[in-house]
Amino acid sequence: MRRGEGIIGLGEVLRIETHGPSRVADAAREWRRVTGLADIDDRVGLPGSGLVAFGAIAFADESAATSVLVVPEIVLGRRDGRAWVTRIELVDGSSAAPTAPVELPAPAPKRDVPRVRFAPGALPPESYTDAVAEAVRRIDDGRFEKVVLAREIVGTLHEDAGLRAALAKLADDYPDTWVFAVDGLIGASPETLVRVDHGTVSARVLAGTASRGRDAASDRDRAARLAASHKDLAEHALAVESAVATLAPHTARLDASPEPFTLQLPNLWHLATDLKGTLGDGSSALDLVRAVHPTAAVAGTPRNVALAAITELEGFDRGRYAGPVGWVDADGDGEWAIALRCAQVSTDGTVRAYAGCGIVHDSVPFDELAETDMKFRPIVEAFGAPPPSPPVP
Ligand SMILES: C=C(O[C@H]1C=CC=C(C(=O)O)[C@@H]1O)C(=O)O
Repeated sequence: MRRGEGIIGLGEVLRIETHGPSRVADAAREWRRVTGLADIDDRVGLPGSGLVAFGAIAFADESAATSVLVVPEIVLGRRDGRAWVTRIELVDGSSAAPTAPVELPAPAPKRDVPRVRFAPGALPPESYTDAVAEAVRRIDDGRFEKVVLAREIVGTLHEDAGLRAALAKLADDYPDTWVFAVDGLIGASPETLVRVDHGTVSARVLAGTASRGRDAASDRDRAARLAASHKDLAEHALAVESAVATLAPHTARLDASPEPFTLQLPNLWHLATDLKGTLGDGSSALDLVRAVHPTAAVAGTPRNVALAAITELEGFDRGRYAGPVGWVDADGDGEWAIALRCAQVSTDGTVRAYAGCGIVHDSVPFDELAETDMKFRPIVEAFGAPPPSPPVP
């Protein structure tokens, strides 16, 4: 959901699970097979109407996390001032198509946001600053240009069904982000990996971050300094280059906003570039996800060297953090964000949240640690905890 528009799925009729280096390609192939067999009556014809699957894909090829596409039983959608309901059923060859009217479940009562206390998880603050310092040394040695290093915080969710309230809070507090909940992965991402909408392709690339000011004047000053910061502009340019280079072969035309603009969010400023183009080769949204993931906004440059450094310096499995999260419909249209400002909630109630920063040669370890705290704020507050106190240098 974003700005009150989007799609929500209820129930589950089908689940496609994949793993390993071919996880996106396998999901895309299986989705093509399923949609090829489906009998679809879509009288709305908007992206996301008709048959859809919601997906969350692991960040790394070697991750133990399962990548999923989930086909819900009921989809509620709202876009461009229109609202619709889709019902999806699995039938065998002999059964007739469903004709009974869709029965919507009664709205559940509102709940308070759950109370989760977070503690440092993998790569606690002291180790995070060490890892950043080591990454800067390697950059200065010429081993790579940029790497994105993340850390983890962990808590426990005690209440049942507490996720709905956390999700509603994310949507209320961060209306300009893409708010998602797929298979326990919940968050409010400001960054799209790729969107396909009737032959158009778009993406919002982010990299480069500054804190918000205490008052209007200092806030404007922070944004202006971010827009002029060589460090952030260099970090941003690498993210844009990686997205453009991987999307270009699939587009007939691809334009980027000429200069990065400053994107204001309640917790921070980002440098942002919007990409827009036309699809050139009939790729589905999932095909494009496969082509662009992982961009330099979450991996680094050069990609493979940065990925190896992430494995070594972070030393934990990112799971679905920084992976693609979104939906694809039967026409191949879809909307995929990068799973940032998010947490994975396991069935045992463990909540693992992640935040990372792009490290370039002039990164300062302590500043990057402070930036991860800013990035944790949406999810920490959605789970009822006070915002993280600023780290002490
Ligand atoms: C890796 C994250 O953010 C990325 C996206 C926007 C800005 C970023 C930065 O300025 O470092 C990161 O590249 C995260 O939020 O965990």
